[in-house]
Amino acid sequence: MSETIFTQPLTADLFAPFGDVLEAAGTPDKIINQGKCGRYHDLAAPDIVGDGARAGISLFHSEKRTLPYKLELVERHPLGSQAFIPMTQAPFLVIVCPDENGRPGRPLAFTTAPGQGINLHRGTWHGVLTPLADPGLFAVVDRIGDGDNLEEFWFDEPFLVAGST
Ligand SMILES: NC(=O)N[C@@H](O)C(=O)O
Ligand code: NI
Repeated sequence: MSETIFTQPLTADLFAPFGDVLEAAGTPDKIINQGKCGRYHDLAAPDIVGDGARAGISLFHSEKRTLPYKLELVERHPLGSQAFIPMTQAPFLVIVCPDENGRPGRPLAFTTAPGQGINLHRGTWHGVLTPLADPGLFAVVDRIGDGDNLEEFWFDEPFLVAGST
């Protein structure tokens, strides 16, 4: 019988052990462009390791998923962080797990507020990019380079991720 994980709204505090929340919220750090633009400065830093590796910017166009969502696997990137920056205002699903001796612990599921993005810390167990609406269009900042930067973990028993409302 699959265990159900209920989503909760994404907050910087709850997400802090796993990554950064990227959002243009509150007063901008800088007002630029003749006063017509607020800059929310240096919200997160790509963390890329390995000789010759670098951060790159890609675009993902992903199929949407629906809740309840069957979570069969999580993955992690030991050599680099990974940022998902939505190019629409649609919320998306964020799933992360604590690490427990090299295996993922019980998942946590978050739904983003419109416009929120995330930067997963290097090595954080996470579900793959999971849009909840079409078009699932995202800018992704992650590692470009040699080496094996993907570790997958398939759960013996999938979890069900359900909305909390
Ligand atoms: N495979 C890939 O580029 N994306 C995944 O890492 C993901 O987290 O979606
Ligand atoms: Ni990933």
